[in-house]
Amino acid sequence: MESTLTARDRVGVQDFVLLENYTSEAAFIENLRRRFGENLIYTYIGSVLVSVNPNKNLEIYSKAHMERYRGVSFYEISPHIYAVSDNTYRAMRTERRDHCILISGESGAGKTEASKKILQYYATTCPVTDNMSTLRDRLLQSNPVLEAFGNAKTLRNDNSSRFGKYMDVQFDFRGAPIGGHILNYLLEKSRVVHQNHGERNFHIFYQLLEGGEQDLLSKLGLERNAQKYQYLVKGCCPRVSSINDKNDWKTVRKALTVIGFHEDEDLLNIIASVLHLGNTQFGEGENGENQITTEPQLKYVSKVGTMNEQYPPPPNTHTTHTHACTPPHTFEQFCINYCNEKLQQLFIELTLKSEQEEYEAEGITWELVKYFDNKIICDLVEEKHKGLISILDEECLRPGEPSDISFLEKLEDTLGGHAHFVTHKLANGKTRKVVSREEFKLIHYAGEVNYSVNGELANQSGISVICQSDSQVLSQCFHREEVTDQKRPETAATQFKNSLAKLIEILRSKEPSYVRCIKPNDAKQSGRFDEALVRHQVKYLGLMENLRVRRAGFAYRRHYETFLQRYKSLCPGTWPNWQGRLADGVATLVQHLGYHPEEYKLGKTKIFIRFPKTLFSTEDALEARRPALVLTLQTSWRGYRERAKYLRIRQAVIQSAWRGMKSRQRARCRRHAVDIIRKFIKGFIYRRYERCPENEYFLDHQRFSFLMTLVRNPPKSVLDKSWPIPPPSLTEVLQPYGIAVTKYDRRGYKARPRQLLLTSSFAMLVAEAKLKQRIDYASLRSISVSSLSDGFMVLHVPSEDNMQKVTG
Ligand SMILES: Nc1ncnc2c1ncn2[C@@H]1O[C@H](COP(=O)(O)OP(=O)(O)OP(=O)(O)O)[C@@H](O)[C@H]1O
Repeated sequence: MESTLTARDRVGVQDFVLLENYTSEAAFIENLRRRFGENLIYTYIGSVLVSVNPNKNLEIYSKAHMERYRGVSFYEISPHIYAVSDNTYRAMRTERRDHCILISGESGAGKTEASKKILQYYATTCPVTDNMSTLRDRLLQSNPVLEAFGNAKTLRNDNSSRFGKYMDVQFDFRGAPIGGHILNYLLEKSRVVHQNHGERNFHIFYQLLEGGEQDLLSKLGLERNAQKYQYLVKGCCPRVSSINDKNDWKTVRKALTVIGFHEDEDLLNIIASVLHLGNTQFGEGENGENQITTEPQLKYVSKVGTMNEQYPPPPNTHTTHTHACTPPHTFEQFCINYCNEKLQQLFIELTLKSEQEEYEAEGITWELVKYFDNKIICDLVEEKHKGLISILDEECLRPGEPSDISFLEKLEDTLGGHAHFVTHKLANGKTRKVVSREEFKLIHYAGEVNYSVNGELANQSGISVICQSDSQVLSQCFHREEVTDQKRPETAATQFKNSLAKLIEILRSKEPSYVRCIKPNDAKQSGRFDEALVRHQVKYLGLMENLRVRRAGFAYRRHYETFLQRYKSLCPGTWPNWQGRLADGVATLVQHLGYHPEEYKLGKTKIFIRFPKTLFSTEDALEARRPALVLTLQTSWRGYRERAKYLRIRQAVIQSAWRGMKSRQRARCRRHAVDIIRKFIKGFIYRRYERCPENEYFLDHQRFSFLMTLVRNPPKSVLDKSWPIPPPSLTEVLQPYGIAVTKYDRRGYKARPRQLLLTSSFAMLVAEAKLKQRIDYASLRSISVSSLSDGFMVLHVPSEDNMQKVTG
């Protein structure tokens, strides 16, 4: 979110909690309008996503967009259905809790599209192995089939879902989708036999007629002309420009195969039978009885039923009261509104609860916000014995003939005086005019609705005939036991109440996310924003309440780390890096920014900012600081770059100097080696000459080597025959001391032992002295032995050579 906060003036706020005038419905709608005008159809109220139907394709659902939202924090990026999908998915994986996304809004607001986008997001971004790709395809392909059988063109929406849908996707521990199932609620069955003007039957009938191969149609006894079928022309619009039935048929056939309907003959027979039944006519027989007058249709219908079965007479002559219904239109509306009340109750409860929990977890005290709790209306409808549905049940199931009027009277007796229930009789003069004698009015939390009590009773004989069918599909849809069961069956209202209770139970067990869809105009036009219509939906969806609840506490909350990271440059104490505890860093920062105590609270891990203006002024300060920051960054960057460049150059210079020095050293070594070798060769050639410059190196070396050998291997005894012959160059040094250097090796016993020992000691001393380079043995003049019998010996060297006496 932070990245786009600065764009707030141009496109309003992308989170309503940042709206300054948050109690104003007009400001709320204006914000929606401005964003809608720029194709920004998504806006948050905290974590709730508000979506306005654009009625045109926007380039915001590509794979690249999916990637943008993948793994990104909810608020870091502009609002999107993918952000909700991703956030929910990641929360499910990290928290290891079930999550659900509740999509609500009126017909044509974009719920189905939103659910498809969510599924597509998961299908694209979740990890999938090869064998799971089949499952993924099934998940995606379930939609065209559901839409073919459950959607129809209505005045409000060309592809209106005529049922409530709960879709469950299961993921394994790696986050890969491994299964799912779909629960349907309250399919508008009456549409099969009747459509309002401008509306159609379910898509599948038109798709079969338009797209079915000629052979198939002949086999089913159908003609490629929707006008010929009574059930398809009630609304007088079998063709719709925005719908391509022929193409959709292909999609549906393919989808049926993918989801496992390989043998769909049974299914097609049922569809065709419905059309034939619609064309079946009854006439009066000879004895005044009802009889079918259109025989050919029966041939095809009987393929689904059994040939010998007796068909029931027309419904008006024989009825049971299995389902007592107000007319299918108003009863269904009643159920839908009841469902919305329940979902709204859940919505308020959970959003309020989670808000409260967050404050509690963070140790923040806050005041409970007053909001309208619609539980009173839910109770009015569903309470045991006293609720509307209980009264309807009682009326339907009591002995004797139930009637619409007796039902209304019972309602008046039981519910009279309830603040949300009005009838013509109970109303005061003003209201009486708008409630007819056969109606009751419920004051829903979102508005007042009149319901008619007039209705027809459903036919049970037909159901029992269908139950006898051999068709596998039908036998799964209708259960024989239900018909033969002697117990009083549940009314449709109770069935719905029970299934709704189950749905609420399912939803309550999960962590909810909300998508609130809004329809901008009734004409299905793009770019048109009808304020009155939107205002009605904002009210109906309870968005202002939602915002109030969200804002009652704090408009903005962020983890310390995020907050500090974003605004640390505004305070010298926290810039460039805060080293201490994060909470202390934030405290230092807000103190420096001059926040008043009432403007913010510090929780355990988050900062809570109460007013948007506080946040915006901080944002403005950041904006003002930005040029300086940019300059600093640029300077640092340039400095860094130049330093890096200098270091690179310095490294190169040092390397080349080092290499030069090394190669010079190697050349010197080589030259030295050559010198030595040359001196050696020359010395060897002149070795028998007097000491001269040509041989002095060689002779010195020869002497040195000899003496070193003596040092390392002194003769073990005077009798040792391995005593080496000294080189001639040593003779001059040794001979003055009476050492028979030339002969003692061959005639060694001639030399006196003392002289021999002296020779050995002498040799050692000279060698060691040479090694230490402290005397030049050539300059050695004399050696004497210590008179103290202490084994010391003295080497005599001339004093002018600056040599020291060496003793050993
Ligand atoms: N996000 C969107 N982008 C483009 N077009 C959309 C979007 N959402 C909805 N529409 C358009 O609006 C039409 C109606 O949307 P959708 O069928 O989802 O409404 P709905 O709320 O499910 O209605 P119903 O309750 O009648 O089923 C779609 O057929 C589509 O043309």
